[in-house]
Amino acid sequence: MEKQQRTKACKNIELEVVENGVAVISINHPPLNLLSVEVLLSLKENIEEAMRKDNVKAIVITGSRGNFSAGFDVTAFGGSQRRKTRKELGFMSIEFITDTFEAARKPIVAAVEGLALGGGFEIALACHARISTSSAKLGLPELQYGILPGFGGTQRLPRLVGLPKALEMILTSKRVSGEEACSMGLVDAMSPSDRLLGSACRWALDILECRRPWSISLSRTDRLAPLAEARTLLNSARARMRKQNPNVIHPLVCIDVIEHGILCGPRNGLWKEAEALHELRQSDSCRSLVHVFFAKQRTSKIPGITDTGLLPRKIRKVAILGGSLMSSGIATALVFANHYVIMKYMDQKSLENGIDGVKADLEGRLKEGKMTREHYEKACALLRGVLSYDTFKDVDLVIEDMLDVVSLKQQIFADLDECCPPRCIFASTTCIVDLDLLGERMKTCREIVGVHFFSPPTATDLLEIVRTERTSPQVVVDLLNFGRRIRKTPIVVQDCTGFAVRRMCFPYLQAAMFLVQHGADVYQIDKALTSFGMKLGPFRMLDRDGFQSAAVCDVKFLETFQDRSYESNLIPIMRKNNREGESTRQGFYTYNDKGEASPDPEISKYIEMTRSMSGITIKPKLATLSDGEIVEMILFAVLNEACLMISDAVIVKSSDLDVASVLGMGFPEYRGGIIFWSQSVGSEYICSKLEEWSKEYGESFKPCAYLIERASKRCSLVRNVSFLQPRICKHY
Ligand SMILES: C[C@H](O)CC(=O)SCCNC(=O)CCNC(=O)[C@H](O)C(C)(C)COP(=O)(O)OP(=O)(O)OC[C@H]1O[C@@H](n2cnc3c(N)ncnc32)[C@H](O)[C@@H]1OP(=O)(O)O
Repeated sequence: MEKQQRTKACKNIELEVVENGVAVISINHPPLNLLSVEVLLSLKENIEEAMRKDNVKAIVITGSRGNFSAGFDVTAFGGSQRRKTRKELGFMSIEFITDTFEAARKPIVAAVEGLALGGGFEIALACHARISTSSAKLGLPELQYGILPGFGGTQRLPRLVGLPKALEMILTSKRVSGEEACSMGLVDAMSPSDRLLGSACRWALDILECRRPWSISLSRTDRLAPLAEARTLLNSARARMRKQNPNVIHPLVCIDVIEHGILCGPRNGLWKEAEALHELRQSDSCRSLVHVFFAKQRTSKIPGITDTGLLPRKIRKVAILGGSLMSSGIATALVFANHYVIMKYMDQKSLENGIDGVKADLEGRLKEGKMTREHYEKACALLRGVLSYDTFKDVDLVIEDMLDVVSLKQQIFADLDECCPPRCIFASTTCIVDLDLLGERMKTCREIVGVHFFSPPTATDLLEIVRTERTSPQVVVDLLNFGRRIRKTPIVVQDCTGFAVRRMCFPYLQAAMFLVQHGADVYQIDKALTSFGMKLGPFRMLDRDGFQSAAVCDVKFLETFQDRSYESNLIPIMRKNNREGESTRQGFYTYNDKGEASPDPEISKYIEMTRSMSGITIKPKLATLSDGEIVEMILFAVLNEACLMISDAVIVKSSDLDVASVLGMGFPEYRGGIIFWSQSVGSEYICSKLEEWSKEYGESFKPCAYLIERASKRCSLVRNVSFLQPRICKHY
């Protein structure tokens, strides 16, 4: 398309009038065309200018460098109380988006490519038509930040796609592709990227010449369900949200706002949306969720490593040496993310089981609509099962996931050393064996790094990259990039017992066990923690992970952290009675065919047995703890361990522990992660309680030096540790 006249190059927005009389207005705010009040004011100015110009017949809005707009800069959210001003977003949504933009007397069409998220997508919704590429990504992720779509999304989306689809997109923050958007009527037509602007310009002129409808999203009613049906849909969405997120209000506020627009008209709905955004953006949940968003982004920024200009090497072909139940899950996650995977097993039967496991995982995803048939077939074609190392000549990464037997692993790495190219990265999933021991039989002096996936690898977004003193910055950079490409949030941890997540789970489980042995109730503990927001209480977590794995970890932790370990024989007693957790349908809970857990009265019998075997008597104070006291006793013990990790520089910065706690141990995201949450409690209070309990109940509650120091200075526990030189924090 030939450009005719560049009339204005206002900050962040560009306006060009092309030869057929269409003004193309581009949002140009690198890297993702993020919006701010300034960008919007500039957009408004350009729209008004285009409206005034006689040679402009219609307008196309687009974004520069392949993205429409990723929405508002979320650093603006989660701030403290502020007065409402004319620059408030809600006000702009009505005065500018609705009264200037949507009400314009010249047609405005959105040309959408790449990302159109949040406020960016909401601008597109207010246009009179939308043309998009098939691969564009559109969505309203606002609920992830504890706010609601605040730029008209709560009103326009239901009117464009109907209430059920709109509720799904808004409440789950689900993104849709341009193709899906087109099939649901959200986008009017699709166009290849190179013809997008031309198609949008033609569409705008067609609207002007009445060959296409001039659609005002806010005035549409044809997709809205009758009132009674809408009420039923909204009420069931409310019930779902209350169940899923009992401690947060923003999903419910959002549903109220949608309902208000349906009952009282869209303009009233916009006012209510504006008021709600003003309140929610100042809430604690918003502050915490915005913190987690940036904390996740920062895990890949490691001073002295990722800022040195090293470029990640491509990891295309990965070999997995299968042996554990996780192997198939890891392979699924990799082929799902478009990596070529070789699964190697020791024998035919295990190989068949491993490959079948991947196929079953992929089929499950296909059935749940998490992948298209085309994607499924492509993923299956990327998988290959083998029994020998013949195909390892060009692998970029090997992930050893065998049984934790040192001699077996050493032999495997010696074999790999012979068969893999020099550039290949060697990794192990072990959390028990010292990584430095694994390479002892290799001829060359290769480094071995740890990669720790979480169960199930397809559904858990965290990847721990375990570095040793020998790990090179290049390998860290490679694996951080690999982690992102397989859609995980990678955190880099120093090699030590439990890494970050298991090490935090250790006091979580241990303190709970201590309380139960001294009189507290298993089910009250779990309920107290889940009411606080933890995904699983400690006993339900033990059941899920299985008692065998708990026993192995216990031995390791008891050996390594003798000073603060509390030994209980409850699990061994339960194992003797054939209880192994969820896999055997009997652990602290019993499980029905659907995997639903119910408390089991039999448990008290085992608890009595352990008390009498260990000579423990009930402590009345611990038998009558309130839910709040239970939460403090268990989570302050976790915080103490987190502080030890900060002082040992196990992680790069304390916000990595926030990410690890949220993604790895189910800490509530809306509380910002374990360290962020501690700021709302105060280091002095945490330290004083731990001191009190350590005097009463023993060393396992003793606050560590870092916590004592921070408390004495009345400082938060936040610290930006950076380890240019890896510190030795090994505990093997
Ligand atoms: C009123 C309205 O209704 C409210 C809203 O619009 S809420 C905002 C809605 N938008 C979003 O949620 C988008 C959030 N961003 C993302 O999910 C991802 O960044 C993305 C999918 C857009 C892009 O991912 P990717 O290509 O991997 O780039 P990514 O590295 O994440 O981002 C590039 C940079 O932009 C920053 N960024 C991305 N989106 C941002 C946002 N909404 N606010 C502030 N910064 C943002 C990132 O922190 C990163 O900064 P850095 O270079 O300093 O590290």
